[in-house]
Order: sequence, then structure tokens, then C-alpha cells
Amino acid sequence: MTEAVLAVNAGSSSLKFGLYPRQGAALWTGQIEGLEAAGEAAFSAALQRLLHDCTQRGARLLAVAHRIVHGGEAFIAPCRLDAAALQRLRALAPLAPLHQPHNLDGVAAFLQALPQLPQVGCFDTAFHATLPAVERALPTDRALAAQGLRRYGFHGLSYQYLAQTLPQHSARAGGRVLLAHLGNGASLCALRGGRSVATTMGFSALEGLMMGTRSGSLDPGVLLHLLRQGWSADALEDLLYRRSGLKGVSGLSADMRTLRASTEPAAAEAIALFTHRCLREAGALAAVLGGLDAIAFTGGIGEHDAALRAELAAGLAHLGVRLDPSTNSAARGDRVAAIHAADSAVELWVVPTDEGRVAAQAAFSLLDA
Ligand SMILES: Nc1ncnc2c1ncn2[C@@H]1O[C@H](COP(=O)(O)OP(=O)(O)O)[C@@H](O)[C@H]1O
Ligand SMILES: CC(=O)OP(=O)(O)O
Ligand SMILES: [Mg+2]
Repeated sequence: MTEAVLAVNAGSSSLKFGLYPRQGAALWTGQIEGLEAAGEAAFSAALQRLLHDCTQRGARLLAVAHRIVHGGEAFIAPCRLDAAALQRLRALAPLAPLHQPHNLDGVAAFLQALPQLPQVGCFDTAFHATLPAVERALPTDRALAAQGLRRYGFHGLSYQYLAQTLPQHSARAGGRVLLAHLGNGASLCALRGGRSVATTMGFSALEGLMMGTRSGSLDPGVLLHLLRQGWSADALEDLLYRRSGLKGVSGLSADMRTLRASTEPAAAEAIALFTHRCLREAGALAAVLGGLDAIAFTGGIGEHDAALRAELAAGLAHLGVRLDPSTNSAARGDRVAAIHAADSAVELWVVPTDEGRVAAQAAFSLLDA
């Protein structure tokens, strides 16, 4: 039987998984939906079925690798998870309320249902452990830094996948590279020598770009204003994480496809704001890098939305960015594709991400060590 690792990305209502052999693509990927209403017994039954299916597919499961959004100061490399680690990670839940509780509920369910199997945690924040001090610091009272108030960065599994994939396609991958992970959550990462040197998400997964339902950066004065009007912390959290972004601005949907298909002016406004924010932050990271050698797009929007890629490329024309319209519109997100014109000073790539592959590979390394 093929040795395999099950990579799990437990979200608020679904559990996405992939069964990975040591090398190459997933043997099997899938999604279990409707978990929020299902209860613990149903979850445990679903996991037992999953385990049974793995065996049916000729795979011997060695471990389960979990994507965990926040690793805080302490978890900067993949590690085996037990009840004590889980408890420490629970303390970070307020910093990533859309993700961390569900990620950890997923781990707890697997620990209970499959106690014989190693559970491995892989942290979105870990890829950004290389951020320099000026990227990590918050420009406020330095006493707050002692409480762990600093910038971390997220989407690390996705960025690691791109950082390891791009060199197979581009001789520029070791240079000044801008990675754009544009999905439900969205962020940018600046790479130099394949390492993260700047990123748009910070202390929480709220900073930076406008997202599906999250605001991204906004003037902290807005929060003070709302607090003085009597808004509670919970109400602010709901606004910033769930009722902002594409959904909040359009009043229609968080889904880029729905907005592209809509004739409502508010849908166009939401897309324009999303695009503007991307361009603004891309310009900032290009300045940090001192110019660009390559840009790579990933995530549901980055991989599929040719119009957005074209607008960003047009906005960065002053840096010598030239898109090739035909390869751009032909890129489907099913393979790595170059989309720059022959005379572009900056290479442009679409790289379909595979966070599960990165998590599985970390689990194999840990088991082999
Ligand atoms: N063909 C497409 N054109 C434009 N946007 C798309 C397309 N396919 C998916 N998307 C967008 O990608 C986003 C979801 O990205 P994804 O990376 O799958 O999210 P997550 O993994 O964070 O749930 C949604 O806004 C969706 O509309
Ligand atoms: C960190 C984050 O925003 O993740 P996602 O894009 O999966 O929501
Ligand atoms: Mg995602």
C-alpha cells in the first residue's frame, strides 16, 4: 500500500482534505460540508468513513497534517499536536476568529477519533518567521510588544508552495518576487531569495487587502468612532470579519464570480475597491523590494480572474510590467502558466496553490526525522 498523509483544512462549515503520497499530486481530494449542524458523533463517523475510504484507495495513512492559521510566537515550525499544544493554540483564537476555532476543533476531533495516528500542525504564520524587525513591529507604545502584539503574516502554506514551485519555472524566482494570494482571504507577500521579507496581513488576518468578507486595513479612527457610539467588541468583530470586504461594499455577495456577473453598480464598486487596494499594496511591496523581477498570482481569484490580473498589470506598467492578453485569458488555474508579454521587464505567473501538499510534506519530514 502507498504511504500517505491526510492533509486537512478545517473551516467554519466545511472540512477540505487531500490524501498525499510522498511525492506528487494528491491521490484524492474532497470536502465534507454542513459540519456546523452535524454534532460530534456525526463528525467522528465522517472521520471513520474517511479513514475507511483511504484504505479502500490503497493508502496506508501515516499521519494527519492540519493547516492551522495562527501559530503565534511559539509555533514557527510544523510539530506533533497533543492536548497541551491544542490548549496553547486555543489562546490564539481571538486573533483569528474565522479560522482558529475551527482549525483546532478539527484537530480535537481527529485526536479523539483516531488516537493512534500522529496529528501534525502546520502554521500559516510560520513562513513569515523570516520577516525583518521593521515588518514585525507595530508603530505604537513599545510596551505592547512584550504582550506579543506584533505583525505575523498569514497564508504561509500557500506562499511556501509558490516559493518552492516558482524556481521550477522561472530563473527569476530567487529575485524580487511579489506573491498575490487572492481568495476568500487575501494577502500579498514580498519574497527576496525565496524568503518572506514583507507581507500585507499582520497581527491578525484582517490587515492589508480588502477580502471576501473582511475589511482589510482601515483607519483605526473608525474603530474609535464606533466604540464611542457604543459598539461592542463582538459587534466590531462581526463587522470587520464577516460584513465587510466584497460582501459589505456590494451588499450582494462575497463571491467574486457573483459580482462579475452582476449588473448592479454596487457590485462594480466593490470590484473597483478590491482592485484599487490590491494595486496600492502591490506598489508598497514593490517599493520595499526596490523593484520587481516577478509576480505570481494564486487563490481562487488570483488563479481564475483574468480581468483582475490585467488591471493590476496595467496599474504596475510604470515598473515595466506588460501582460500578454492571450495567455492571461487562457490561464485556467489548472497548471502553472506564464502570462507576461515578451517585452515585460517583470515576469507574470499564475501558480495554482496546494496548501495540502505543503502540510503533507511537513508531516512526512517530521515522521522521517
Ligand atoms: N472563475 C472565477 N472567476 C473569478 N473569481 C473566482 C473564480 N473562481 C473562484 N473565484 C473566487 O475565488 C474566491 C474563493 O477563493 P479560494 O481561494 O477558493 O478561497 P478559500 O480557500 O479561502 O475559501 C471567491 O471569491 C470566488 O468567487
Ligand atoms: C489566513 C486566511 O485568510 O485564510 P483564508 O484565505 O483561507 O481565509
Ligand atoms: Mg484559502
